[in-house]
Amino acid sequence: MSKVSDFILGRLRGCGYALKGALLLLKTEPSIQVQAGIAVIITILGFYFQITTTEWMLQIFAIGLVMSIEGVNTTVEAVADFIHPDFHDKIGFIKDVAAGAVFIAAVIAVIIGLIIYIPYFV
Ligand SMILES: Nc1ncnc2c1ncn2[C@@H]1O[C@H](COP(=O)(O)OP(=O)(O)OP(=O)(O)O)[C@@H](O)[C@H]1O
Repeated sequence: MSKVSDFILGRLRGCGYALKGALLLLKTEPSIQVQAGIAVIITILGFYFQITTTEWMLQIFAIGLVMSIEGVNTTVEAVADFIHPDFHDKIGFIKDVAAGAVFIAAVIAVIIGLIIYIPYFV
């Protein structure tokens, strides 16, 4: 097979693994499940209030930001537990910092949500 078709097949296989990972996150991670539920509710709100194209872009970006960083946080936790299952201050620090990244993304998402929806409610 040519190098080009090898390259394309490799990328397609990579997309398959990534999709499998995203589905695993949705099936196994309670935090991601909650975030997905909130994403559905906020999407319904978007249709209800007929938010603008720019507001849709910001809303979708905020949802993607939180859920993707949550995925990275889950990965960091899994790697930390795998390499050092016992209690260790450094593992605690690593997990806290990873959770802190999700917290920052979540605060930004809430601020974006408030900026979008407060005008529709007042
Ligand atoms: N091995 C460890 N060593 C030191 N502290 C830890 C360790 N495991 C967990 N901790 C502390 O407990 C907190 C919660 O860890 P945990 O792995 O339960 O994450 P979590 O946020 O509850 O994740 P999830 O609910 O997705 O499993 C960490 O942020 C850290 O402060």
